[in-house]
Amino acid sequence: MPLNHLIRDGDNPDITEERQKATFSTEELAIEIYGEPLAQRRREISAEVLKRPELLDDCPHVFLDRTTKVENSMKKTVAVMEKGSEICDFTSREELGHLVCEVFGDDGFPLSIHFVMFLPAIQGQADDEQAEQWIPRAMRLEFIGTYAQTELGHGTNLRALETTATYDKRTQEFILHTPTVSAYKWWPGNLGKTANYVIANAQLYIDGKSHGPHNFLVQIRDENTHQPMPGITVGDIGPKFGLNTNDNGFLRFDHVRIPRRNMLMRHSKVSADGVYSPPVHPKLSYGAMIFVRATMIRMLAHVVLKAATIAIRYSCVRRQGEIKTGNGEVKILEYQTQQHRLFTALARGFAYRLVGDEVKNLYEKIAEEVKHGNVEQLADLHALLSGMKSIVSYDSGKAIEQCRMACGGHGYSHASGIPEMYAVEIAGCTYEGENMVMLQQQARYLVKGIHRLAHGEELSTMLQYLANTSNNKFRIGESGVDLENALILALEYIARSTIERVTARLDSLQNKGLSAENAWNENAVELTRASRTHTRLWIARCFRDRVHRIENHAIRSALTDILELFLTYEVVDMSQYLYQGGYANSDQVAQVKDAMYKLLEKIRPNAVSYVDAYEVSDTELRSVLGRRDGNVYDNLLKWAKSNPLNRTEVLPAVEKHLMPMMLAAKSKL
Ligand SMILES: CC(C)(COP(=O)(O)OP(=O)(O)OC[C@H]1O[C@@H](n2cnc3c(N)ncnc32)[C@H](O)[C@@H]1OP(=O)(O)O)[C@@H](O)C(=O)NCCC(=O)NCCSC(=O)CCCC(=O)O
Ligand SMILES: Cc1cc2nc3c(=O)[nH]c(=O)nc-3n(C[C@H](O)[C@H](O)[C@H](O)COP(=O)(O)OP(=O)(O)OC[C@H]3O[C@@H](n4cnc5c(N)ncnc54)[C@H](O)[C@@H]3O)c2cc1C
Repeated sequence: MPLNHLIRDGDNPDITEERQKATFSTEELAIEIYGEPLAQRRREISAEVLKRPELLDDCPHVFLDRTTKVENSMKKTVAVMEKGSEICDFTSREELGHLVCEVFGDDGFPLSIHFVMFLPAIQGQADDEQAEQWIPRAMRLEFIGTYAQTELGHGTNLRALETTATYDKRTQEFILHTPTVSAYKWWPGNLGKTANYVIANAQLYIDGKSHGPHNFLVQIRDENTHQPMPGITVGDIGPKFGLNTNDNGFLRFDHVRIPRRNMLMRHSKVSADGVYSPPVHPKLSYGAMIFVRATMIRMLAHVVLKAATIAIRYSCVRRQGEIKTGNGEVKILEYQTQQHRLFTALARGFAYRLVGDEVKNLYEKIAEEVKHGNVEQLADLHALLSGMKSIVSYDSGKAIEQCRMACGGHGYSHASGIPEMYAVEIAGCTYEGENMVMLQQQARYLVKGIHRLAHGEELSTMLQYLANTSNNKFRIGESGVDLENALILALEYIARSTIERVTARLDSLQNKGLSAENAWNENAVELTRASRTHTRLWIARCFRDRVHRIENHAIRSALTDILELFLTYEVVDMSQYLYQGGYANSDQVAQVKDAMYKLLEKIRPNAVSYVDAYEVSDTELRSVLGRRDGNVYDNLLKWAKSNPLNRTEVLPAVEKHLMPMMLAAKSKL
């Protein structure tokens, strides 16, 4: 009985052959990833979606113009709301999330920011009475909301946002106003044409005094006619690199009045007579961003694993070139270069996916404490998430792009599905805090860690390795030191030495009289590097701990191969840092490389089974190259034929423009 559960009659024999080689049960790995009931529920939901044409696309959505894309997604949203509860449990985020992936794919849908930011902002920042008033209506979709923070002139520097919310004691209202063109809200998802409410971030003014950015619930469109409310100018910002099904928008307030109680008042308050009570922590109004930074890790990992699924399956049905002359053309996955590109992407995908679960759990624990006024761990969480969102978005982007290139010419076609995945995923480097800025947020925390250590103060668990100065020699190959431990210690050394080095440089510049700000900017690149090495270490440790906790022996062994590949790849990628301070020599780095190449060979027979176990349905994958059955060429032809340019044999534009030109040229002869 083959261990891979996706074998079917009629599949491409090249892919069936791969599935027959599995050394672990793909069903058991799926259970390890998703948990017992969810793994099964996901399959049931996928099967149900296939039975309902109203939830499926009539044609590949990449053939459609923006207006049709937006309309289709609205139509499907209604179908999901009407029938979705027959398919999945709407109270389960995981089940609903899976249904959304099946029906809408990655490119956005009308409720994305409503669920991802608008509702979480209310849940985290509205007081109980406000929550009771707004959440049930928002959950029933009586209205659709978005999160309007970024402006035309400022996205990163929130303290410089220009939109004002001025309290009018006389009427007990706030007046929302956009004083300049650069103060237009710009970018909020689903603002352009969909949302009728926003959480607007604006500078709070009372009696001429500014209290910084706060969040306000503002109605921007009429609930019955959807026309903009008086004083509101709103629209779509136009086509983007990706996410074109999402109507990211612009918004202007012209002295728009809202009731006092429309300010979100769980943490900061303004009383009827205009007395301001600050929050217990000044950054609590940034809570919705913290939420998204915590949840986006898994979403980004999901895109990497989808791209890996496509490229690995395709690499087993594509044959090109011979390794040994005369032995026939090989599957392109036999090439070491292909394995190196794809298995490292697979390893990062698995690492980020499983670590993403841990991040989400940690977030939920700390968010609950914060809700009850305990902000002790907020700085740790903010630092961790700032690094995580940056590393995972950037390295995932690189992995997806490698998957695309590994598919050769067909990877460049939208038929592969990967270009759109890349365009969607790479936005994660920008939204929720531009990566360079976020890495520097984390660097502040790391530098403080070194200073605390110097003053003999206690370090948080996350930073305790900074005190481990005895780890100063690479121990790969020594008896009693296994590969995993040697590699984790190497990553610890890389992070510690990089953070120490940049902190010493900062301190010395300041001792020479440079201001703290200028010293920081002169070290900014190195500070981002320190942050990167720390985060990569955190991911590695967390991934290792997660794999070690697996009880099923065969699954633990399968994921240990992936873990070891991940660790060797990370160490090789950062090996230049190992030479600093003489921690390692080039022979030792060569040993890590050898271990990595051996792991590629070990993973090769299971490659298709790893991605099969991640279980992304064909409906969700939206890729001709990544089809489960491996029947790529016939379907590529079908896909090309179905494209709108082929609807007529002779294109009207050819008749109108090119034909007359060619005929005229001929008649001149
Ligand atoms: C860069 C910062 C963090 C700077 O903020 P600041 O107020 O100027 O603070 P600072 O002086 O640098 O630092 C002061 C201090 O505040 C801390 N801090 C900063 N942010 C947080 C937080 N969230 N939680 C807890 N603590 C926080 C910092 O660590 C500093 O602490 P320290 O003084 O070092 O102890 C901030 O402006 C920021 O977060 N900018 C990024 C904006 C952003 O992420 N926008 C997202 C818009 S919504 C979106 O993109 C949705 C997309 C969704 C989708 O499409 O799916
Ligand atoms: C697809 C997408 C969806 C979005 N959705 C929303 C949404 O729903 N709601 C919303 O409010 N916003 C949204 N945004 C906006 C997004 O959050 C901002 O674009 C993002 O925070 C970056 O800010 P910025 O555009 O001002 O970039 P900038 O800050 O102008 O960045 C430009 C460059 O300047 C550098 N830079 C800026 N400040 C510093 C600094 N202090 N130190 C060093 N370098 C610096 C950056 O590193 C970057 O290289 C979305 C954006 C995108 C792309």
